[in-house]
Amino acid sequence: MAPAALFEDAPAKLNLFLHVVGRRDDSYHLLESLVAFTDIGDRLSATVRADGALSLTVSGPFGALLTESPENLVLRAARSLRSRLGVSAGAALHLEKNLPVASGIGGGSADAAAALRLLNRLWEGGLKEGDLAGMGLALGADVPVCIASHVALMRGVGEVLEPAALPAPFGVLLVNPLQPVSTPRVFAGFRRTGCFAARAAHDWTVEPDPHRWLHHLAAAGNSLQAPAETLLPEIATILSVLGELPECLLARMSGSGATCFALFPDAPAAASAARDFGARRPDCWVAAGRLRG
Ligand SMILES: C[C@@](CO)(OP(=O)(O)O)[C@H](O)COP(=O)(O)OP(=O)(O)OC[C@H]1O[C@@H](n2ccc(N)nc2=O)[C@H](O)[C@@H]1O
Ligand SMILES: Nc1ncnc2c1ncn2[C@@H]1O[C@H](COP(=O)(O)OP(=O)(O)O)[C@@H](O)[C@H]1O
Repeated sequence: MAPAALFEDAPAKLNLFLHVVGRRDDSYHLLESLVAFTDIGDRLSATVRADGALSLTVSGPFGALLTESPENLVLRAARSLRSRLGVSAGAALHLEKNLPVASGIGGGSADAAAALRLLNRLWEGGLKEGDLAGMGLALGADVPVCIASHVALMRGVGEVLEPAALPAPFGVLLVNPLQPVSTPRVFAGFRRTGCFAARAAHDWTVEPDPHRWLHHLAAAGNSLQAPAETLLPEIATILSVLGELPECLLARMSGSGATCFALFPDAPAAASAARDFGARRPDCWVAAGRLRG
């Protein structure tokens, strides 16, 4: 009988707001970001390999854009956990790649975090979330927040996390123009034209009234949106269409782009908006769901 597979979801991350608040000595930018997760994502499975090898296969709508090479973040995470645990165990991993790659919703980071959680279970590593988050930072700045995949206020380059709360189970629509924007070029654009934002005065760690929460969120922004729009004007076009959809509460770009999101009162409203947007723009990747609480 084949060994039983374990599964982990790798939910898309959204930077509900993202402010660049400074710069480190190594020139990485210091961020302040309210990060939330969706029920849209990749899915990872693993079974034990008796021969001790690590292997990866990839399927799904965006699978062809990724190689199954050792550099895939899933295999990098697997090697790093194996060396941390000092085990000789192997695993056959399979990634269903549903999220566009390098698109500001942290698909690679979510996959790496899912691999750490999954293999910690498969190999009975016994590491706590905090241990996995510490290991994750070496794989990518967004990996620590993706370990818990719970709404959080993220600071530093991603290593400082404070649990936060959502006031309502908002519906969410994600749209990606299927054109890449380079994260280093977006940060370089910010350096030329952007200004550091002031640190947040609002306390995002408590769960306030939804209307007030949305008011504070609308007053925040994404410091990387303007430089990304300069590189890819299509982002501004998408945001203006999203903003006009019935019941849209807020439309913004996530991360360094190019994925844009819109919040809705609930998942059915987001699904209806997805049909509307998809009919107008069949050239875009469109996905609807809701924010995870
Ligand atoms: C912008 C964010 C926000 O969540 O999300 P994504 O757009 O990747 O989803 C992340 O901070 C992305 O962090 P990370 O995943 O490390 O970005 P990478 O693609 O590795 O970084 C590429 C390059 O962008 C610049 N960079 C990145 C992060 C940062 N805080 N400051 C920077 O200056 C650096 O020049 C770096 O070499
Ligand atoms: N499993 C993976 N999924 C997505 N990207 C991966 C993966 N493994 C390696 N990468 C590489 O990581 C980079 C960042 O991808 P991703 O996390 O999707 O970006 P973003 O955070 O902007 O959404 C890409 O250049 C991609 O080639």
